[in-house]
Amino acid sequence: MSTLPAIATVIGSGTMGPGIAATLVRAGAQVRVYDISAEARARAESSFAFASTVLDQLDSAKTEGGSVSFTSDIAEALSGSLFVIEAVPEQIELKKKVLAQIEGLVADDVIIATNTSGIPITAMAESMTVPARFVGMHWSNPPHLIPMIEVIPGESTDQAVTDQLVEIVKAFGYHPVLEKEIAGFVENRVLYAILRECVALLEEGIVTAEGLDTCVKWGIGYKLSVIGPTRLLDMAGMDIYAAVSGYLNKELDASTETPKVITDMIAAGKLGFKSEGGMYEYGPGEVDAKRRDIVAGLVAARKTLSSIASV
Ligand SMILES: NC(=O)c1ccc[n+]([C@@H]2O[C@H](COP(=O)([O-])OP(=O)(O)OC[C@H]3O[C@@H](n4cnc5c(N)ncnc54)[C@H](O)[C@@H]3O)[C@@H](O)[C@H]2O)c1
Ligand SMILES: Cc1ncc(C=O)c(C(=O)O)c1O
Repeated sequence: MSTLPAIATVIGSGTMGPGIAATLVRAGAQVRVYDISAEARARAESSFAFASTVLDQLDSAKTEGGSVSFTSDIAEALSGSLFVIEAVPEQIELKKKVLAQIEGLVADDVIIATNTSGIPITAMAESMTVPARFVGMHWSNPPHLIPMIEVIPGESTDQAVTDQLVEIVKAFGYHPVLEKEIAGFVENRVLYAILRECVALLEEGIVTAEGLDTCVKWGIGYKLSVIGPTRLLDMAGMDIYAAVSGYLNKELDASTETPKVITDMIAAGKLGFKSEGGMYEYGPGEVDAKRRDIVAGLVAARKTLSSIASV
């Protein structure tokens, strides 16, 4: 298989599943979506429709023949499927249970990919019957807008399966990044290093949430969206990096636990958009308005970034 599989299945359709499905459908795949929860399936149908309108706004290439169906029957979702993406919650025991269920319903040569945010692939594959066909496929949120996917083979993954996944990712127009297995993979190791420092700066009262967002969006995000970090080092100079890291690295937050400010917010029911309060408070309708602003910003930025030379 060197192109997009004709029939694909997404298992778990919460935050990530619908956008993943919309991306594959746009590229011409027949996608079946299964979720254990009827409520989640209903929400997924509208999220899928919304993601499809976002793909229209992007003017991304569209291949005819794509279709989607939502089902409460996992056997129906997997029947005839050539490619399966697992996107259930980030709990290793649940994922292992779902993988066993999937393996019981597909042929041995069907590729099973996981969208885990960073659980090592080898640990997840521990009790699989055919771990050679299992591979990490980490999409970034929102999956229909961020055109990069980390491809992570585990110790037992067949090289041919990894190669096929790289080709599949290219077939729907995304950038595959092949990595060696490490907890958190590359993207979340970098993101969580940034977020750890951000939360520490907030906790210490060094900056407000608004100030932090302005500093990181314009000072770091804008720049890094055009210039990758290794090129940035070339631009700044190794002598500067050595001079600054020499006094700064030992000052950076190095805590190994989830910060108290975050666990306190969770205890107070402040989860962010999903509870209409987190780092910021949201009045009626404000979460939807923010979501729309984020999508509009990402669509505009992706169009611009796609049209310029990448450095
Ligand atoms: N949310 C993100 O920003 C993000 C980004 C990249 C990767 N991920 C990863 O993707 C995976 C899914 O994350 P999410 O944010 O979409 O989670 P989510 O909680 O929003 O959705 C998970 C869905 O799985 C369903 N589910 C639970 N048990 C199931 C089962 N046994 N069979 C079928 N469906 C089941 C739930 O009903 C829910 O709808 C996780 O591994 C997560 O770490 C998340
Ligand atoms: C906070 C956070 N954690 C994990 C992920 C992905 O695995 C994301 C993301 O994709 O945006 C995230 O924002």
